[in-house]
Amino acid sequence: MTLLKVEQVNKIYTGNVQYQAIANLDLSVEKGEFVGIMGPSGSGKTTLLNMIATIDPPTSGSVQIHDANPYTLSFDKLAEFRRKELGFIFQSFNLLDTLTVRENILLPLTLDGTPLATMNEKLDVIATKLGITPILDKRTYQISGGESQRTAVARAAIHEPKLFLADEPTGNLDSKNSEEVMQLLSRLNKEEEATILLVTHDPQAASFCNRVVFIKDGSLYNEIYRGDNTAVFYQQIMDTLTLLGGKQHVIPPIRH
Ligand SMILES: Nc1ncnc2c1ncn2[C@@H]1O[C@H](COP(=O)(O)OP(=O)(O)OP(=O)(O)O)[C@@H](O)[C@H]1O
Repeated sequence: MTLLKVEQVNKIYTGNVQYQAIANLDLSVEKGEFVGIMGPSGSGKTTLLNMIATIDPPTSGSVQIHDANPYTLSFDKLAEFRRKELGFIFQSFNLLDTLTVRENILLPLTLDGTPLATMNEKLDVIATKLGITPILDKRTYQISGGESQRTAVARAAIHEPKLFLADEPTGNLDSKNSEEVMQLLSRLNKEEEATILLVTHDPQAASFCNRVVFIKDGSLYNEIYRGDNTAVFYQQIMDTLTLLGGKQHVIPPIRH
């Protein structure tokens, strides 16, 4: 089943100087896929993600998520759609400092008026799965970067969104924590059939995906699928990035 369908999408930023950031781009993502989006700096990855995230409408073309075109919804319905159907994970974690880990994770359910008993049941399950039960009552300044990102993943996952959108989730993490967060997203994908779209500069992170889509100058450049061998997939990602050229914010190939 196709969960996300981006068809002939264009994005032109207007202003003093017009700039076409995305040109005639098509992208389909099946339910349960884990797809990476890579490309040089300025190639349009964030622009594309923002259009899919229903944050910034395309200039033309359509975005369908689970058979709905979110851009046809009213302001209130769009906010509800975003909250219920999408799960966001950001580089900077975006946790609320005044709340505990527990409160941060429960925030989406609190906004929906979910009964307390249901909230606690869901929290128990997700916290156990992500290994964050011991830190639930800590405040965000008392936890590490890795724990912060695991908390952010739990917050995104608690309402079982149709589509996870992760924008450089390992960008602020060291190699050990990056690996752990990617393992976690990979488990969500395999065990819960979560559909995940990941924008990353990190070939190591991208090698956890089933497919990596490369963008150049706002258009699709290439895509590669993962076979059985992660090392081979990683090398294919590196080779494609080399062919792509441009400025990558890359990240040494060997991590310690
Ligand atoms: N609001 C805006 N107004 C005008 N131009 C913009 C705007 N946002 C982005 N751009 C331009 O659109 C192009 C694509 O930007 P985008 O942020 O999508 O690239 P990216 O691939 O995510 O880059 P990076 O890897 O550096 O984050 C860039 O040339 C950028 O300067």
